[in-house]
Amino acid sequence: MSSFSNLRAKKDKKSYVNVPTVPRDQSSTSNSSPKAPLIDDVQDENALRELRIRDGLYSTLPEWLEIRVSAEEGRGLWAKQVLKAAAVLHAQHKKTKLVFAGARNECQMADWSIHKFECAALQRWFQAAQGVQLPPSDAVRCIARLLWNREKKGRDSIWAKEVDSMQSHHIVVTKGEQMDTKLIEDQAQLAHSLVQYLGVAAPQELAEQFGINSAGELVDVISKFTTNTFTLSDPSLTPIGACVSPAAALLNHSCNPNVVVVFPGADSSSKKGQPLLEVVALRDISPGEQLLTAYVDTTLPATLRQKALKETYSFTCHCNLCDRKQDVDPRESLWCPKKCGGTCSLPDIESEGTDLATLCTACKSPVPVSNLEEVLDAVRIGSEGLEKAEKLQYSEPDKAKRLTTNLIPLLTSAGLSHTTHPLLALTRLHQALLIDELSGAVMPSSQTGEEEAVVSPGVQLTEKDRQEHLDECIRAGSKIVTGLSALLAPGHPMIGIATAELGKLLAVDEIAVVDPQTNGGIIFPPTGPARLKLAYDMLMRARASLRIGFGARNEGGRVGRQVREDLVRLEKEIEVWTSGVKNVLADRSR
Ligand SMILES: C[S@@+](CC[C@H](N)C(=O)[O-])C[C@H]1O[C@@H](n2cnc3c(N)ncnc32)[C@H](O)[C@@H]1O
Repeated sequence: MSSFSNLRAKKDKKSYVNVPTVPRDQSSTSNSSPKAPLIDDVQDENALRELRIRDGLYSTLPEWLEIRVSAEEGRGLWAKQVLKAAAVLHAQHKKTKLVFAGARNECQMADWSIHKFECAALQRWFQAAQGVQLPPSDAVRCIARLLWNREKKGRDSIWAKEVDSMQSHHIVVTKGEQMDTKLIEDQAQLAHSLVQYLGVAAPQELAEQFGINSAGELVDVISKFTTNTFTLSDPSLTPIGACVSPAAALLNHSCNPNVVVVFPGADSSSKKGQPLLEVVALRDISPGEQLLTAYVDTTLPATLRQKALKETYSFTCHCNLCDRKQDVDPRESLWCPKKCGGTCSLPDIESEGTDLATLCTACKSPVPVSNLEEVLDAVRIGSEGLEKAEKLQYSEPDKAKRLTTNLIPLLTSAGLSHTTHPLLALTRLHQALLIDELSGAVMPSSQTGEEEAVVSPGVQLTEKDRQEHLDECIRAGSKIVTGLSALLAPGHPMIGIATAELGKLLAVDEIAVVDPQTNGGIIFPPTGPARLKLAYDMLMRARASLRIGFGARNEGGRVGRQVREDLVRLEKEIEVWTSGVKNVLADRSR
């Protein structure tokens, strides 16, 4: 019988050193197609035993993908044939994976046979704390579900073996290598809470009930979870929980990915029989190229991406975006102070006291150091404010909006380009807060994580205010779409969703005519038919983008299908306008 103790024994002979090495300069972390050995070519016995690809494991993978292994990245998925952009490369249905919908979408996809364990565990958790304790974290609840599921399916089942063979970083520590201290602390804290939640009083019970024979094995389970879990998001990319899919967890990371993992079937309104998880190609992929997805938000600058990757996944990324020295990374740039239209690199925020010199890439003018110091101060304030506003977003949306409202002009006047962090992130948050305010949204309380009707306490909006809010939302949306389009691969789901959002906002009926804001003589957003035309163009763009990011075969997912309906409606509205104008012109010429 396979158990975590067997797994440890296998893992202790971890094969990173034994597996034929891919030299660093050919490393598969770039999107080119370096040669990692095929599993079938791996001669080393330990490597083969460790990898356990055979014996029916990963049988859900389609024939156009193969598993290869490299010394640097472990296992990965590689294309065996040309894979076209927008193609769904791998799909998994609800039955074959573990999902956990967190507080915002309670148990929608829960496996009800597991639910009874969960109810008992929750009762125990609150009783033990005599009501003064916060609920267990989503991670604790999800790992517990993973363990109950493993017992239900059997420790010898294919699913359990696939879960057991997922990568764990606890092993790296046992090999005496460095592991991030924050990661170790987080894992110890999780282990403590998990034991409490599972209600096991002694190590003996953990061994009997779950086949976990030591504290090390428990940390191993936790590490597998943190290293291999996907954030489950609804079809408009709102995070709603966690998802474990051993086959999709074979995907390695690049900050310049060629595939995305999406969840078109993650809510009750999804089409019947739709897969829960899909891996979609963002662009054409050649045979022999590795499929790479992004584990972190790639609109962030390299230092923040690397920090997040190190903390959660224990590796340093060497993808072409991280290693290539770009003249100017649009994630960290400011407009040329001479206003020539070019941009300059933002010096590293940590580089205090060192050389801050930077030149405009277009006119080559130097940026005065005093300017740069001011800019770096603004970035520091902006980053702190963003963190604060994100925390307050649901509990005190008014405070959060005050922060974004004050910080955006500060960063803009400091000269930051709109693609730069944290300006783009603040703009996205600002737009989300405005939309919530406009729609009188229901917001989850930060204390309990439960959904609670927190009606936005702001004053009742007059029609004029509403129109101004709407236009502000549109202006933010336009900056977001341009920003994301400059940073992410065309067709990335985030671009599709942001463009659809903008199109829909533009298509909202204008309530009252207010003085339109001009920007160098250009009125934005426009009014009347020009606005409808822009809405139509945006929705067309959104549709094209969503059909890539969420796959063409399901029409770009739920949002893609909604956009198609919006387009039909808008076409009619535009026709009414056009024929109305024609009638007026005809009347005049009579
Ligand atoms: C979700 S797993 C991916 C599959 C994994 N390689 C395996 O063998 O099971 C994530 C882990 O893969 C490794 N990994 C993924 N992308 C990598 C990259 N670009 N460079 C180095 N290691 C990477 C890291 O160890 C990371 O924690």
